[in-house]
Amino acid sequence: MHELVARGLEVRYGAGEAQIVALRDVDLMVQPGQLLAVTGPSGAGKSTLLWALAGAVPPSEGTVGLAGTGLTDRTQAAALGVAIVPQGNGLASSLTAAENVVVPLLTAGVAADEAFRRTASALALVGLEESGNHLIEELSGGQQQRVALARAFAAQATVLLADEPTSDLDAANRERVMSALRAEAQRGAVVVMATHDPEAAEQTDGELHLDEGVATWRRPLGQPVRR
Ligand SMILES: Nc1ncnc2c1ncn2[C@@H]1O[C@H](COP(=O)(O)OP(=O)(O)OP(=O)(O)O)[C@@H](O)[C@H]1O
Repeated sequence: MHELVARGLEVRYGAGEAQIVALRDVDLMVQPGQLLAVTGPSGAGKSTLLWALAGAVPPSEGTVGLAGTGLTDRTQAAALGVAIVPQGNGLASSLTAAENVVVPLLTAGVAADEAFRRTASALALVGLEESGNHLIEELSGGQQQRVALARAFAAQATVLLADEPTSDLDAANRERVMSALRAEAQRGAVVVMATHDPEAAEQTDGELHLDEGVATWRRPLGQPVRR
């Protein structure tokens, strides 16, 4: 089981009097198949938690582990299948949507026909089957966000961390993206999304709420949603 576990996670930024404690003693465990929402006000530490779970932000205390292996840095975490879709989407603006999805697959050694097949199906999953040949800079913010998600879906990650994946989307595309995230979990991925969107959060299996870096379970994983 590739469970994702954080124990006693603390992250500090800066030094001396300017130091900020962005996360305080956060514990969580997410199993394959589960979709977790991380909620909380702006500046609460949601992105910091995702980056720490991605191995990209070193904790000042505590650990992050995947299936018992401690995550040490972003390169190692990526090699273990931990993917992150950042808030600012991280796409190459002078490449097309399809190139942004297919190039990392080819670089990772996926055979060309498989890489192009996965690219077409991931773009279709986010409703962009007609936009593969468009340059990123020609797409809207919400379309770019969906390309970034398609890139992560095509990678078939073990752990998918998505920062505000529905923030720029209309209701129809939000539902499409939530279905795709659910499908990733059903494929067996661990899926964690940071969100400000209550309607997206309530479609998940659990909600971890952050406030000034302190986490509380609003809805523990494994308990049914109250409607
Ligand atoms: N690279 C950094 N250097 C210094 N401080 C940072 C850095 N990144 C985040 N912070 C600070 O850490 C705290 C948590 O920020 P973070 O981006 O994790 O919050 P967030 O909940 O994701 O906010 P938002 O909803 O606005 O994206 C904030 O006080 C922020 O100013």
